[in-house]
Amino acid sequence: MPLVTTKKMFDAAYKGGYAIGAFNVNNMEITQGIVNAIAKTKSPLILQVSKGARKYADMNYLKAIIDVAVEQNPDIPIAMHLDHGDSFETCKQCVDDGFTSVMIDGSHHELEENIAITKKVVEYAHDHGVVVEAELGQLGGIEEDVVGVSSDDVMKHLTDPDQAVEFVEKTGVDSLAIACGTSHGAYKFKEAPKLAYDVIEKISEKIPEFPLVMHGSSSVLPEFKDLINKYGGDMPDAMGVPEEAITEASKMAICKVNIDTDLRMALTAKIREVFATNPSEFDPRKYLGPGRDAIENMVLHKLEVLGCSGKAAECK
Ligand SMILES: O=C(CO)COP(=O)(O)O
Ligand SMILES: O=C[C@H](O)COP(=O)(O)O
Ligand SMILES: [Zn+2]
Ligand SMILES: [Zn+2]
Repeated sequence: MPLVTTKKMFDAAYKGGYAIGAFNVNNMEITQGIVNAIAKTKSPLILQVSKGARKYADMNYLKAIIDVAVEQNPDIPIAMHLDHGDSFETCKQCVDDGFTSVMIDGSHHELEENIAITKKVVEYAHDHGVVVEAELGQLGGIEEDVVGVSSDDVMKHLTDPDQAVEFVEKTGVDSLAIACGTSHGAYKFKEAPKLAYDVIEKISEKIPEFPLVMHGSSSVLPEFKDLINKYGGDMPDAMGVPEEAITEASKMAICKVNIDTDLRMALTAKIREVFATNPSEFDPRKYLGPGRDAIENMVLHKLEVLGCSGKAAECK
């Protein structure tokens, strides 16, 4: 099966009360760790690439790696998605590069401009059989080069459900990332946040069966933060989004959950552990390999949290 769009995945996820994991990839080991987990469990997958990842890895390399993952897993639906596209030009380039899904993040513009830029991307993408995610509302933390609102203020910048209806109607977008209390990065909250389930509920009442997306959904797992700090790291205490909250939102209209920070921390923790416990080691396979295994185990766990483990067949 070639790369797919997210259409069938979201239909199945909405009906089944689960969410699809959207994991950020930047290199071969991260991709393999994620793909090994979905191959073992037969789970649907969204591999997402940020503008920074395109620049870091060279899109031709990343695309080749993702193509191999798709070839080796013919019975598993895999979508290739642009994360936080910042302009029509970036989105167009990704459509032309073979992405099956793109995000245009116009949430930092005024509403009218967000609508206009999203509509332009939707027209081009739909003409090429590609689906589009947009964003409305302001998340906390830092994404790409954009500094979001302070994490203490996320509850003041939630998506307005009425505006969401207007936005979806006017743009024809396929899914919408909403602000419901999450935040990007590793330094999210001082104490466990409560998500704004009422925002999710209100939007789904107004636009039934429309898939919503939750960014900034890493849990900043203490297991990895502790390993990083034990072996010379210096990550301040911070809480992520509790996994029970992710499970709860996944049962609702949230059909896609974005995870990057937890991948980064799993890889970093293992590399630090190998460096600290075996300082004479200099073979990259001896530290990137354990890092890849840590990602695989972490993703296996996340698939359970999201409820999408084993759901590949019904998402095809
Ligand atoms: O939303 C994300 C990518 O778009 C990732 O969020 P985290 O930083 O919480 O992993
Ligand atoms: O939301 C942002 C993602 O975590 C991607 O981050 P990045 O721009 O550093 O690749
Ligand atoms: Zn944004
Ligand atoms: Zn994001």
